[in-house]
Amino acid sequence: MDDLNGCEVCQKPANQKCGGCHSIFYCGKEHQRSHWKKHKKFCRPFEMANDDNVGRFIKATKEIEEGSVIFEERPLSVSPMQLTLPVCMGCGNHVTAEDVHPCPKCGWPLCGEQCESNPNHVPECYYTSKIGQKVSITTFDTIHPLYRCVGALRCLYQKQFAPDVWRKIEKLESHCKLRKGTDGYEQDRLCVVDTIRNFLKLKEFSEEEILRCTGVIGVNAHEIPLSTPSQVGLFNVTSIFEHSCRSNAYKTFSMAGQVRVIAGRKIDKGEHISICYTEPLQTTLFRQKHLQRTKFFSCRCERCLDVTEFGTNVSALNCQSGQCKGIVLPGSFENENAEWCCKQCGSKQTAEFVMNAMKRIGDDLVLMDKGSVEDCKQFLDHYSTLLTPNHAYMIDIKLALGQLIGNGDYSLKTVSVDDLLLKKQLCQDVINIVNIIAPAEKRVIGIMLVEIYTCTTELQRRKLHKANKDPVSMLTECTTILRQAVRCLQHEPEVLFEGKLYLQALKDLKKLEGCNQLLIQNPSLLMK
Ligand SMILES: C[S@@+](CC[C@H](N)C(=O)[O-])C[C@H]1O[C@@H](n2cnc3c(N)ncnc32)[C@H](O)[C@@H]1O
Repeated sequence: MDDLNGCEVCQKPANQKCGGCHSIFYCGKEHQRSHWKKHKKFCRPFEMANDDNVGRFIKATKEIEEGSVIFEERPLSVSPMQLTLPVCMGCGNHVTAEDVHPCPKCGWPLCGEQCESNPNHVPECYYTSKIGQKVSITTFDTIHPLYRCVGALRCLYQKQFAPDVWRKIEKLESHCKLRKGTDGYEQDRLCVVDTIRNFLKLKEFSEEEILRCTGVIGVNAHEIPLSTPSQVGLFNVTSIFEHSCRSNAYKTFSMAGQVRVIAGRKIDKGEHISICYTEPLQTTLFRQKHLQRTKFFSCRCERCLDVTEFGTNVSALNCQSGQCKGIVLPGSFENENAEWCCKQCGSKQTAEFVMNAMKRIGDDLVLMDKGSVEDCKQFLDHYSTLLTPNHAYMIDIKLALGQLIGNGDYSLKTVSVDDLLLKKQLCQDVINIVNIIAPAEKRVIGIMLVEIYTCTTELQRRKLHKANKDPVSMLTECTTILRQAVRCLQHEPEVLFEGKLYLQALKDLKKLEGCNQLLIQNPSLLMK
């Protein structure tokens, strides 16, 4: 995204921008035409812009179709999470006392010989062996403080050995001024600065510079879920996409570790392209707090500004006053201490009451067994008086229960018709809400569609068995659902649950399409 001011072909002064990416220039039509064959591989449907509110952001330079890959790139730097149990410094996967393979040069934990030469591990290996020390990690079941410094160390290594990469890292926002005085900043000052400057004796890196790196990681790093646990990565362009709680794009990863930004819906020319930095299916209070604590801004997206979240009432409570069936919400979420008020009867609740209730239910959610159909049903029943049907907590349980019924120990064939219908309804409820509040959450929609598909096939199997139903329309119904699921999950990496689900759904879809084709070609088969 670097600005170029000369013609891409002859370097002469140029003022004709490429209409696709707006990021390169030509002296005239002729050079633009001759260069297209080369440029089309790199031409992007967006450009970078800047404003006082968001800082740098990304804007579409042409219409982008839903489901298309907007951008793909490798990370500038990858590291384990700051707070982590010991993991392999190569691949990032968990290691235990039994299977750890300490690096023969520096002692940092690896999972085996194959990770000794993993490029991710070069920085800490270089700096640790240079001082003639070896790291010795012997406890594997608690968060290890030494890992706190790895992200910053790997960035600083780029400063010394890969200045091109460092220039890109340096441009990223660190919010150092806003972070100063926070617990995270103090912890970084005590742990990370101390490890880098005193244990590793890297006096060439100043405290300020080290804290800038931890700040950049905190504000910009994206979780890379390809290992267990996930690692985090800094990206040159992906780090520039702004946040929205109702984003129009989402991220996924290729098996090679490249991030992909995908259009979650059609994006118009000139629209800002956004991704979601927080949990899109959470309440507004939760999302706001999380964004303020980790990214240092208050979100003012269309969803946050509408307390009803487009009429879904995902953050609202039911009125508890007498027979009133009203909805209780604050006038705005911008002030977390604002009073909540019933839109129907006008009765009021303090912010403190709401926060305590949310905390209590949140604690219940953490403690309950989300793998138990009965516990999930009980939760929905118990909280239906206080929480709206689409409240984030209710959606969370509906999402769990929609997957749980007929899975695991229960085969779908043993599930009652009532439960099958309930499963289908719960999954549809989740899809309906997600489509309104976070339409780019294709993973959730895809998972729910697969559940609806399995449920529909089972219900059809039973109906078909009892009454002579029309098999063609049944087949068409299943094919349509599965096709939508495949479209939603198509970009998911195969190591993840969603990627595996995609492969299975694709296989089933091919079979269904084959059956459809067969029936169209041989209608007489239906008579048999
Ligand atoms: C990952 S960076 C995005 C790139 C950043 N704008 C820049 O100029 O480098 C995240 C930071 O961008 C800003 N930002 C992103 N989305 C925003 C939004 N919706 N509203 C306000 N600020 C936002 C915040 O300062 C946030 O901490």
